[in-house]
Amino acid sequence: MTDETRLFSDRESLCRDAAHELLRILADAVRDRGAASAVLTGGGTGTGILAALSDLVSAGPGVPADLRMPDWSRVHLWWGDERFLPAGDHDRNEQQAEEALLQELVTLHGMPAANIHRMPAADSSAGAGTVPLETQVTQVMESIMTAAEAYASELAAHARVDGGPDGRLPVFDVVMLGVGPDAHVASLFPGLPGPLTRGATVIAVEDSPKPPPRRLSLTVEALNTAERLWFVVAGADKAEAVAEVRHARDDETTDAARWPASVVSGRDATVWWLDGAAAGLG
Ligand SMILES: O=C1O[C@H](COP(=O)(O)O)[C@@H](O)[C@H](O)[C@H]1O
Repeated sequence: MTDETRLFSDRESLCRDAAHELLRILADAVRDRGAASAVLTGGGTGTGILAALSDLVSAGPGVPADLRMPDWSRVHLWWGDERFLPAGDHDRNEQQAEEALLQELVTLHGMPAANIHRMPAADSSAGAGTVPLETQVTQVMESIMTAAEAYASELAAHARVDGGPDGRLPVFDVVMLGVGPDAHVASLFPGLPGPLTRGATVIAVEDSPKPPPRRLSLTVEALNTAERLWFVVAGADKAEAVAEVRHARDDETTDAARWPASVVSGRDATVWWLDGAAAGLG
């Protein structure tokens, strides 16, 4: 397993290079295996990579010579986490991805809408229903649990799965993860049960310290079977978390509950995509 750092002067150049590399990996996987998968992340850098990808996809003849486009009908997209809000809410990670890239892939580049595996929304049939006021607390609780179960079933039915003894964990070509200033990844937050949860691929989070409070997230187990896991991080507000997490990764006594990003890795490669500010260089 390789552990690598790629350093950029700013977020824009980071996003451009990550988009370029992502396209290459997806195209190679489609060529070699007939299918490819990527897990998307929300946040400024995650969405910036999708916008940069959109620039490459729509560049036509202007596309860099060494770049091959994947057959988009063979590419599947998933999410590492989602804000449990009504569909179309701009704070949903999928909505930001939709605007940055997905609409274009479906309407112009032949990606079947069914290849976009969105996490359930708070008003989707898997996620909620009409709830009588007196039972609302219990029902809301049940609906986010139902949503987590629905996404776990979607993974089991449509993701490539681990060939190991377990046989239930999804294997993605690339998982992208932003890292919060508190060292959270996906919606696995320090001090909550998420980073320590085992035996599930998807969890419901009901008290996220970062708004909105209700979220869905892949678990550490579901992330750690990725072939390549990318941390995509920009901005000085992340420098301390990045330094602490990287230090914790070298320490066997790491407290996963304190530094969630320190306990996720790719099977083949873990790559830190950092701008200078996030790397603590100014
Ligand atoms: O809430 C979230 O935050 C992280 C990091 O976002 P950033 O804007 O600080 O880069 C993001 O990766 C995650 O998907 C999202 O739900």
